[in-house]
Amino acid sequence: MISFNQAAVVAHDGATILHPVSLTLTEQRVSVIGANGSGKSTLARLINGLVEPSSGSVSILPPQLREGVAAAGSAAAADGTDRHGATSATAPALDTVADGPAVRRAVGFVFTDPAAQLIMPTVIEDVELSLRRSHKHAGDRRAAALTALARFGLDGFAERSVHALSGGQQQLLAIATVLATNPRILVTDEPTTLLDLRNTSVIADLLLSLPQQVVIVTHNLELAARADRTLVVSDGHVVFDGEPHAAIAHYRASVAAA
Ligand SMILES: Nc1ncnc2c1ncn2[C@@H]1O[C@H](COP(=O)(O)OP(=O)(O)OP(=O)(O)O)[C@@H](O)[C@H]1O
Repeated sequence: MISFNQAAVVAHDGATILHPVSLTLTEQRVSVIGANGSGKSTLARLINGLVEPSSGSVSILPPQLREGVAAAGSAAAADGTDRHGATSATAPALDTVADGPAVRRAVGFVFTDPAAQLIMPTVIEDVELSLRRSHKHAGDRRAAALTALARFGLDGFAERSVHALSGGQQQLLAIATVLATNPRILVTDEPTTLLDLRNTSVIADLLLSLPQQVVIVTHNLELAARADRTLVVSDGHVVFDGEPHAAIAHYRASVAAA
């Protein structure tokens, strides 16, 4: 569960990037749409503390993952307790500022451009880097990294330079690297922007089948429509919050009226 409590973001020059927003996200799949520069990335970055609110607060209640959620592939909305088990009801909420490190462990963030997060020379080293805290022993770390790569069909590329991967493979690797740490919530900022039709489909299907709660910022309205709930952001305000097709219609109408 993700809660925004009158959370606002003001830039150093005093300009308001995000006006106070209060909402609670319990759905398994949430999409965020809106025009360039409207504040979507800022909203997304608040969730894992990459951006701190200038006022108000953002907190998360990390759901426990339960086996079988991915296999069920359900698109139905559910609250964290029902979907992920009773433990989420008793776990303490984490504040994105006060509990920054715990929040960043619980919330994985995938950037638009994989190059922003793939920094090691080889594919496997990138995954190993993200596993350095959870797997202290090098042998265990390598084995876990290979398992993480195999999950996405990338194990054959383990020793390859990251730069020798296609854009789609890099995006898959970026997601694999973040998921290797087993975050409870995944936030992805325009995950399909750099991808062709086939890889867009691969990544979209992957994101929508994950057991994690997933927040997807996207300009891809087909992908946005597959969420359980959609937020429309405009000029730093969440101007619509609801069923994806109604949200997309609202966004299209606002563009047509502009
Ligand atoms: N640190 C900052 N200082 C000043 N302005 C900022 C800062 N970060 C973002 N902005 C501005 O806030 C607005 C919202 O930015 P944001 O990246 O959240 O938009 P977005 O909806 O994700 O856009 P896009 O779809 O183009 O990625 C933009 O006008 C941006 O220039």
